[in-house]
Amino acid sequence: MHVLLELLVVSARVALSFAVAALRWLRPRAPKSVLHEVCLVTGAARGLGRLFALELATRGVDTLVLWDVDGEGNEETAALARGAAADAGVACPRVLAYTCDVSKRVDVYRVAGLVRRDAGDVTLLVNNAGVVSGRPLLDCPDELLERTMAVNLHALFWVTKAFLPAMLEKNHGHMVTIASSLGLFSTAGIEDYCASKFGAVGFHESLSHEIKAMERDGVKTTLVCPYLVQTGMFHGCRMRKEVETYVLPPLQPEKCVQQAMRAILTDQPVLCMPRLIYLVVFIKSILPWEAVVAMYRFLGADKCMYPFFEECKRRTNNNQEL
Ligand SMILES: NC(=O)C1=CN([C@@H]2O[C@H](COP(=O)(O)OP(=O)(O)OC[C@H]3O[C@@H](n4cnc5c(N)ncnc54)[C@H](OP(=O)(O)O)[C@@H]3O)[C@@H](O)[C@H]2O)C=CC1
Ligand SMILES: CC1=C(/C=C/C(C)=C/C=C/C(C)=C/C=O)C(C)(C)CCC1
Repeated sequence: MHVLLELLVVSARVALSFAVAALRWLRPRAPKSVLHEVCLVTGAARGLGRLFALELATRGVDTLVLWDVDGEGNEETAALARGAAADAGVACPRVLAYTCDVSKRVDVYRVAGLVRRDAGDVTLLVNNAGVVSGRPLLDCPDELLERTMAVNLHALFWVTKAFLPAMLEKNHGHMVTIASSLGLFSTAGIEDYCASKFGAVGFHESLSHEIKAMERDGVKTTLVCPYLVQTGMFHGCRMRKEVETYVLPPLQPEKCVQQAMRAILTDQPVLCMPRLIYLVVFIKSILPWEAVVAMYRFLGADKCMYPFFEECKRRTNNNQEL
């Protein structure tokens, strides 16, 4: 095709994608069925991972596979998931809980083998496990910095390599990455976390392009970038009072997971929560650096992690694990 003609076709496609996006906003797609899916959630022992497990259970998935380093919490989630399915009146899914440290590639490949043996191929993968060191770079032991990268970023390589090939082969599946708004913009003192989450966003985008380039349109991807969620992971993170009260209050975990589930089940490629985050990303990319700094100071976003660090220090002094 002549290049000008091709350009015309692409422009029409771009215009059409705007129209479709607007239409979807007004009239969202019906959620797809997960009745025959084998779903795996990492970091399922608590927080968002546990809530994803419960949501999937109530939607009647065929098999629910739960991974976490915390075996006890993971078993608790499994029991809750069975109960949630019963309460919702759906057929109880097969729920399989495995203790797995996703940062250890040997562990991931070993447990993935057990999953394939027990449940078959995974068709919906929620990469959710995550950690935060709770210390700024210069105060943070090297081992904790490495752990952040290993759990939040490197684990995505291993888990994806374990389960994506079967999805590609069948041209059916869904890869979900729970990244963060801190994978799109940053603030002071959480260098390792931001590096890992910016990495997770880059990883997910590249993988999505690769799946498109391979023309495996039956394999969907969803990137989830939430703002602060009240799971306890970032307990103490504070901004200017007016901002956190009226403009950007922390997200409720249940609402956050419900919204993410809706995005997954309607094959939405990206979800930032709340919507204001899209605006923050846009503004950050067009403002000069000094303007960004001034905006951060005004919103109390420049030192919003400092009370969180104090909280982590207090917990460590009380010998509570991070
Ligand atoms: N909370 C927030 O404000 C936000 C969180 N996120 C992201 O959402 C995801 C879930 O966060 P949230 O639920 O709040 O966090 P939680 O700390 O409540 O839960 C994380 C879970 O992941 C598990 N986990 C940690 N390391 C590993 C590992 N190596 N292998 C397997 N499992 C592991 C944890 O186990 P254990 O408890 O034993 O460590 C825990 O059960 C994370 O990726 C986080 O970065 C994104 C935006 C905002
Ligand atoms: C920096 C910044 C903000 C605050 C962001 C915060 C506090 C994000 C916390 C996110 C968390 C905890 C993510 C975990 O994965 C605002 C007010 C949006 C405005 C612009 C810059």
